[in-house]
Amino acid sequence: MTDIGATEIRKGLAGVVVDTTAVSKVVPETNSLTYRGYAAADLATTKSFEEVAYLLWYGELPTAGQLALFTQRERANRRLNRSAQAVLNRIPETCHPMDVMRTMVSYLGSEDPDEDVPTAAANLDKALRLLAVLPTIVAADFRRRRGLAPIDPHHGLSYAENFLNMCFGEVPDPVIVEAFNQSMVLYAEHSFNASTFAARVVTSTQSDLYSAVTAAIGALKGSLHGGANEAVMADMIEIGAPENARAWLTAKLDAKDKVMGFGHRVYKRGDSRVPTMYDALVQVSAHCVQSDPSAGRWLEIYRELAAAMDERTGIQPNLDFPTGPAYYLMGFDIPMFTPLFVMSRITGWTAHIVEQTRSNALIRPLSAYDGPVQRPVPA
Ligand SMILES: CC(=O)SCCNC(=O)CCNC(=O)[C@H](O)C(C)(C)COP(=O)(O)OP(=O)(O)OC[C@H]1O[C@@H](n2cnc3c(N)ncnc32)[C@H](O)[C@@H]1OP(=O)(O)O
Ligand SMILES: O=C([O-])CC(=O)C(=O)O
Repeated sequence: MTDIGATEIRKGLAGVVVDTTAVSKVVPETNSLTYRGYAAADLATTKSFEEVAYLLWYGELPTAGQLALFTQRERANRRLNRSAQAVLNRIPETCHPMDVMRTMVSYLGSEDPDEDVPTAAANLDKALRLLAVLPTIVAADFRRRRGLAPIDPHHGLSYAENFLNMCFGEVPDPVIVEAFNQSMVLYAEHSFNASTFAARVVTSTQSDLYSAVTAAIGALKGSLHGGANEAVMADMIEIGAPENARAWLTAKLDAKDKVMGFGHRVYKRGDSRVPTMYDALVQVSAHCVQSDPSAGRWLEIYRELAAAMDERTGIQPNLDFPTGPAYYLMGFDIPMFTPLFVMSRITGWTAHIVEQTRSNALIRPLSAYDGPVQRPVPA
């Protein structure tokens, strides 16, 4: 907190309560996170991502009939139309895949005749269409960067199975499908994080949903937010072996560098989602070790690094720490990790866009000026 005269400034809005929300509740004191009143950890281990998306958007878990209809609509909207496919193909492969996400969402907005209709019903339709088509975009981008042709969506498969099939050409072992589903549920929503807040700021000006999601993608890309899952895996590869972890960490902290995947603005005693995702990582690692014994080193590096960080600083891992190695072991290339986060967080972002629209006030804080005093313009 800085004081300029009588003005109290909270850099980064740290500790400032900006508005109410009924979408989720983060309680750092008890390490809990609930979506619409249900513990996110329980949802992750018992519900599909589709059910959680429905919950975040409509406030209740779906009945069997509601889920069947919702699933049908999701499956019917998976295909990327020809013009959108052509746009995707024209985006340079040299750019970061998050640039592809940002550009494609922006393009999809320009194709939507209802782009500017701000009703909850219209926005929830747009949200469902994005939920359904974003995996097709991510999978096509993943494959073209490997020189491979895209695989069409398969309407008989669940969200997670279909996405993994579009990436790898087969539905992997149920252990992988389950871990991927859990990561989607855990990444789905987290109150007023930076990207959600960006979406709410854009929505507060009465702009459209695609503009708000495009802004949110830009905010998520940064390494202090969603981009950290990529940085975590790059660091683990640099460390190479568990016996190098402590020396690597000491050098990093002595240089006053941030260690990616650790720390959190709200949780100060550990991220509520980490135990569930850590368990998923353990499952994925055990599965991968069966065919490649060296795959076990990422989990060992995880444990060494987390223990050393705790001893030296007391700072705990956040969700990006277990998802990084989990996604790597599933077979994703590192630059695709944050787009996977987008595929999930589209649910939380759009739930907040609907909430902001329903109870809107233009978001426009004040600043305290500390530049030169007023002076005459030179002749
Ligand atoms: C899904 C998500 O978006 S989760 C977040 C993902 N981001 C990361 O993993 C990036 C690494 N982490 C960080 O940079 C931070 O912990 C943040 C940005 C997430 C939260 O930061 P803030 O709440 O602003 O805390 P701040 O950065 O002020 O840290 C407080 C103190 O802890 C230290 N600290 C916090 N996180 C870390 C870290 N990851 N590595 C080293 N030191 C850290 C800071 O250096 C600071 O120390 P100081 O008081 O001696 O200066
Ligand atoms: O809440 C935050 O600041 C960041 C985070 O963990 C998330 O968005 O999932």
